[in-house]
Amino acid sequence: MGAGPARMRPEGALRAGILPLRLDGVGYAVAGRALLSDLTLTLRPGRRLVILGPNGAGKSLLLRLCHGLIQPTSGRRIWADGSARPASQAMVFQRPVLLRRTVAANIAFPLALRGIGRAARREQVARTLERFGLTALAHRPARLLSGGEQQRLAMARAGAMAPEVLFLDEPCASLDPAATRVIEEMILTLSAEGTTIVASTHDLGQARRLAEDVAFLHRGRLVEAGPAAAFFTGCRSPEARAFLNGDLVW
Ligand SMILES: Nc1ncnc2c1ncn2[C@@H]1O[C@H](COP(=O)(O)OP(=O)(O)OP(=O)(O)O)[C@@H](O)[C@H]1O
Repeated sequence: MGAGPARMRPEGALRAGILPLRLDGVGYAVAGRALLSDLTLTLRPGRRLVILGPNGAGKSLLLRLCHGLIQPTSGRRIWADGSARPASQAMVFQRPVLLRRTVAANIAFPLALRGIGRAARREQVARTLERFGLTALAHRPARLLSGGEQQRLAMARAGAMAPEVLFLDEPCASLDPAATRVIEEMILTLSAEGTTIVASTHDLGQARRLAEDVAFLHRGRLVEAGPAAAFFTGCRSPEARAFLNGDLVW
């Protein structure tokens, strides 16, 4: 695996120009409790943004809010194409959500929903299985795969749609080092093909390997955002410095 030549984007999967996504003073509150506060952030096309922060900082909520699973209770979320929730974006969760079907059927299903015809779909599924090393598992029930295989399938299924943006919520949190490496390679492959990556992680090593930009959250607030190199060599805030030193636990 690795960053091969750019693949053909599947018919019907691409709606050009959903990025940048702008969050303008976004907040999210539940029962009067502010879980995200006054977030202003721009997701630029073609970048790999890693969201860092201690447990409970709001990383998952931020990803869900960007993806459209939850709605801001204040501020604005603005996609460049003006839509409320563009189709050309996908999300992969820490625990993959797979259909009670075969591996191949899991990849085929969203392609069918996009209206891709049977022949093109079959070809697309075969190509996706092949490029992500899943061909031997094609006819296995997805829910009986190992955790690493399931996450590989979830990534492959998302990648088959050639999304403009892929949101990843701690995609390697429960994986061993070898499975983690495979998922990181998939992330880099999709990134090299033009998919914008927005990923949360606890793993600072992973953040250093993947991030071009970093957004650091603490207690629902965006404390720092900018290029990864600057963040790792000279972050400005005491909270981020404490986090990098392993001294910020929540
Ligand atoms: N629906 C909800 N109702 C009330 N509180 C919630 C809800 N969803 C999340 N929270 C709280 O919001 C905070 C942020 O949660 P979130 O899952 O985004 O954190 P996180 O940064 O992803 O944490 P972790 O690294 O532990 O996964 C937590 O304190 C969590 O308990």
